[in-house]
Amino acid sequence: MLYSTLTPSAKRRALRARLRSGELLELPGAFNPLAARLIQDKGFDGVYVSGAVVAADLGLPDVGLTTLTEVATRAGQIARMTDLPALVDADTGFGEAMSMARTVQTLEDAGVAGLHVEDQVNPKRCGHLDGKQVVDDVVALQRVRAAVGARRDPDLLVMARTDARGVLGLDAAVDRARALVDAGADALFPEALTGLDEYERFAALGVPVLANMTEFGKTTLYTRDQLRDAGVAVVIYPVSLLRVAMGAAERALDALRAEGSLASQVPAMQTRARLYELLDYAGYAGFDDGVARAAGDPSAP
Ligand SMILES: C[C@](O)(C(=O)O)[C@H](CC(=O)O)C(=O)O
Ligand SMILES: [Mg+2]
Repeated sequence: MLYSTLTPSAKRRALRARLRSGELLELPGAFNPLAARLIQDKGFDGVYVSGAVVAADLGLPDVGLTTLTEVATRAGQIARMTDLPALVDADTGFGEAMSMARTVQTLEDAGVAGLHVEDQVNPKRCGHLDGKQVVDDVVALQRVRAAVGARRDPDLLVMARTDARGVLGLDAAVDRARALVDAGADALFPEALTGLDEYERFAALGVPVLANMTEFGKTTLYTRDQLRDAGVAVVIYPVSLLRVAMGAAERALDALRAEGSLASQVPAMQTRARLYELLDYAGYAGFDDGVARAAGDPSAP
């Protein structure tokens, strides 16, 4: 009933332990707190809170328009609803060093297990679009140092994302990533890679590496076995569930327009019973009854 009973620090410790296990962790993107419940129910290792999805949810493109408050609020709503660790997209940190520090502490307060900060110039854009730019080494390293220095819980995972692959080339991106690890990054997110061998280059740097299996992007959709064999530690499917849900919503609306009823769509819908199961209706009823009985309510079951 209600929220996760695990503390944020317990989830952070669990994420770090799982990362040490050498298994590949799979984190589908939770486009809302209910989706986080579903992801947990299906046995995944964590949930991802995508900046692109937080923006799209507000009807906005992913071009650096969302605020720290919006992202932290959504991340907190999602993180509290699941026992799984949540990894959140902190974009460029919503400002330079001092603002980055505030971003980290705010997201820490939101209860996330980890976050990633990237080296794009502001305003940032989706990492799979052309025309993005990256900051120089000094600014990139300052962002990571600020993030690492600001966390109060040493178990909060600070992941450095570099968008340099598509801008400066593979060798420069690997050099950038090495410097980010030296600056204290716990893990790496090399964005928009174009081959499995490229993941191996980053994995050789000695910290967990994330693969971004976003659809319609620059990276092939590799299988979990391919990614594991390439040394990847974490895979995200950031926007996938939103795309699936919006695809289904479009088809249903088209059917409603054409047929004048949604009856033909019902078999594709999640049932009321399944929704109630995910929401734990039974748990709420049991709580109410238990409180009523304990208080001596004669009508309590
Ligand atoms: C991972 C990502 O940063 C996100 O916000 O989810 C995006 C995903 C996308 O736009 O497909 C990205 O820049 O890759
Ligand atoms: Mg993003």
